[in-house]
Amino acid sequence: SLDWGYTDDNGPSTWAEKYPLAAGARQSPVDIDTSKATSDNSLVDREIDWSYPSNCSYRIVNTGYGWRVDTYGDDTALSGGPLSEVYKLEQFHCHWGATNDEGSEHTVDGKSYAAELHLVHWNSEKYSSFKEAASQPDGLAVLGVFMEIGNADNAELEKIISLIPKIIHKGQDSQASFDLDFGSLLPESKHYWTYLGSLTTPPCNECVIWTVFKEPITISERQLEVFRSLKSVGEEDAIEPEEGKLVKNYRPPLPLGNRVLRECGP
Ligand SMILES: NS(=O)(=O)c1c(F)cccc1F
Ligand SMILES: [Zn+2]
Repeated sequence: SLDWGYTDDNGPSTWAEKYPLAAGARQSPVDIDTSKATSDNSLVDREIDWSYPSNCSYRIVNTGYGWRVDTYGDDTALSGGPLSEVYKLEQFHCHWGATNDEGSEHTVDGKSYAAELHLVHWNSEKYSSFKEAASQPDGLAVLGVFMEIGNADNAELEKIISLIPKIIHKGQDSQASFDLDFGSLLPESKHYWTYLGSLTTPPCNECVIWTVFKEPITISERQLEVFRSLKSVGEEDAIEPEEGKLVKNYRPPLPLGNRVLRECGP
């Protein structure tokens, strides 16, 4: 069985027992209380800039906690906004819930979205590896994109979703080189909130500069059901067919405490 997860006996309320950082004062996610967001001028002319290649080889893996696409981010770059250096894309993944009224990790004035996409970058200017960066206060930069249910499929996500039947069980992976247009995985508006936080999964290192976009992208109900068909157990774990389904993998919000929440964009 997993030493941490999202069920009643190994879920977020138990993580601090084995992962003490989970009880820290700079944890993620948080509820974005829009009345607390300050739109100071320090960000006003610093647009978030990203450059992702159009065609790249990717590996999608079932981590037991969800799907993750490893991007070998050689010619990727994220800069601007709250970032003082250039960060490279390491991987992206998603969090979702059992029903569409929950699933995102960050919430906005208490509202949850159906899912949340995370693009995880690391500070390759200051540190020599993702692993080293994940132990530093400015080591990672994660872009959070809310996902809400719409009528249409999300065409870019469909390229990933079509691979999920090959990685139903924990540990399975699939190599694919597809031309992913990351730009269409991000909302049109660059309006975002930013604050200092952590990994939202154990070990919950407090190493992330979070940027959460205000505008959601859409995903269809069918596509979200495919996410929920993933299993948190390996093929060899003989369990009932309906057991071990990853129907939810989000951490509920933690207190913002005395952290500053900044807002930028139109
Ligand atoms: N959820 S998250 O984006 O904070 C995250 C990371 F950044 C890195 C590893 C795992 C993980 F879950
Ligand atoms: Zn995440």
